[in-house]
Amino acid sequence: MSSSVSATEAAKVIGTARERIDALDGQILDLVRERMAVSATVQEARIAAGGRRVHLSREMEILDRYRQRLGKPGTTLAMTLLELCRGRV
Ligand SMILES: C=C(O[C@@H]1C=C(C(=O)O)C=C[C@H]1O)C(=O)O
Repeated sequence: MSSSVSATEAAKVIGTARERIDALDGQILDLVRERMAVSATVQEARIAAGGRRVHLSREMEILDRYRQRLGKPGTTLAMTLLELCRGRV
């Protein structure tokens, strides 16, 4: 069976797509860092007012949002993000 694209063509498509993936990963990582900083602001304000770092009902909302958009792996991703933002509980 003959293939419809040459190895050179495929390498070009892959190279371009990987550049885009690297750029997207850079943006995602910057956004994760920004999320961590914003989350820290919320946690510090709550703790300064005598509250707790963790707010479980809010975390449930976030887990649900990620699960609705991405399915079960979305929940895993949200749990990892929450751990990055507020540490392990
Ligand atoms: C940032 C908050 O504090 C904690 C961190 C959360 C987060 O990073 O999304 C969510 C709930 C809290 O456990 C918040 O209550 O909104």
